[in-house]
Amino acid sequence: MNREQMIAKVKAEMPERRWLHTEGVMETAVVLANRFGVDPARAELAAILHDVAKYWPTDRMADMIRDKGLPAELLAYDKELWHAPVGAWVAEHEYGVADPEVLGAIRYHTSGRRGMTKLEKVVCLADYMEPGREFPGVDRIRELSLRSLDEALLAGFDSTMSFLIEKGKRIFPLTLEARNSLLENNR
Ligand SMILES: Nc1ncnc2c1ncn2[C@@H]1O[C@H](COP(=O)(O)OP(=O)(O)O)[C@@H](O)[C@H]1O
Repeated sequence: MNREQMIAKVKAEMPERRWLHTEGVMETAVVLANRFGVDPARAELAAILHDVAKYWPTDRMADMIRDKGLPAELLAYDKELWHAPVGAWVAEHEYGVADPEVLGAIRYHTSGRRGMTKLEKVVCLADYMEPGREFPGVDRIRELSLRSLDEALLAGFDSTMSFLIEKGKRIFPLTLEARNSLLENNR
């Protein structure tokens, strides 16, 4: 499947506004990749596919998590997390993506994880700060991203965790581990 065919297929999986978000993530991921020494083609590929499963019905995602042996503990946490590992499975099996780094960037784009690769960081950060994003603190994340991939991503995880605490929601531990790991690296 070439780039244009892939884009057409992903676009058909989501409403127009989510495709605009995806385009924003693609552009931002390429800029960040060039800035921080990551292959921009891989960053763009992960960005194209990162939300491919975002609009799947909840039951379909849950079935896939169970049937394909994806981490079952996800089922106890916010459904917003599920599309990322499901998307990585879809990217591999329905779009023929074989690059494990690209698949990792899709799999961890929402939660993060301990010891993220630079490509994973770039895609996760691009998802936080693409031009269409508006939430308190996003401009600070954009500013930090001009000089530090880790500090900008840390600010992103801080904002997600504060949001979840404010809403009284459970925090999926990978995000906490991702945040701790960034703090350990920056010491
Ligand atoms: N560690 C976490 N624990 C629980 N829910 C989380 C965690 N990280 C992210 N989320 C949920 O996922 C949402 C992020 O979704 P969003 O950024 O819109 O999706 P996408 O990553 O596809 O752009 C957060 O608003 C929050 O509800």
